[in-house]
Amino acid sequence: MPGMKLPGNFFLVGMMGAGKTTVGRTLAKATGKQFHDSDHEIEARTGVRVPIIFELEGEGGFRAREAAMIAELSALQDVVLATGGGAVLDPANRAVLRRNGYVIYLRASVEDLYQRTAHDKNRPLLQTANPKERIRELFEVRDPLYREVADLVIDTSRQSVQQLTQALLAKLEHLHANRQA
Ligand SMILES: Nc1ncnc2c1ncn2[C@@H]1O[C@H](COP(=O)(O)OP(=O)(O)O)[C@@H](O)[C@H]1O
Ligand SMILES: O=C(O)C1=C[C@@H](OP(=O)(O)O)[C@@H](O)[C@H](O)C1
Ligand SMILES: [Mg+2]
Repeated sequence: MPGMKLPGNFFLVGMMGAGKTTVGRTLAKATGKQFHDSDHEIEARTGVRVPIIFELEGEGGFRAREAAMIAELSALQDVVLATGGGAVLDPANRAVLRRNGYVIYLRASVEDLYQRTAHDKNRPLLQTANPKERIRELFEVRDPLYREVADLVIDTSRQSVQQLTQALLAKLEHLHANRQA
């Protein structure tokens, strides 16, 4: 039913460069929901950029902040939430996302992820000599976790942000209609 107001929360998961932040914003506009991004919210609250948090507190320090933020933001109602790529590593995050809304896995190939994140200094885990290999390693560990937590998987290769948003709307309407039935 096009134009129907879809109830509930939509949580976006997937690798760095999958498009969670970008597609999350357009999906929120299209559904009339509030948009949140856990990384941006952590930065707004601390006044410190994510790479600097990694430098000062290590990945563990960042993960603790991320878990607290995801618990808080996923408890809101009628929101679109873009998580950080590593959020699914913590079983508590996976549980709270599953419990509080529809989880959408934005999937992309290692090549596309590399193209979209190359030269971006805001992703501390990719500041290595061989970022493509790093993406491959992270993808191997995380792909099963994204699949485990997701209600929906959508391939983002060769699709524009607008096309993805429209495709997601159709899938979410279908999912919602089936849940009602
Ligand atoms: N479907 C897409 N096709 C091409 N480029 C994309 C697509 N989705 C996102 N991008 C681009 O990839 C980069 C990373 O997107 P971003 O939303 O920050 O991903 P994430 O939050 O998952 O790390 C941005 O420059 C964005 O414009
Ligand atoms: O994959 C990861 O572990 C991370 C992804 C980043 O978010 P995006 O997936 O939005 O780039 C950010 O949370 C941090 O740099 C760690
Ligand atoms: Mg992001």
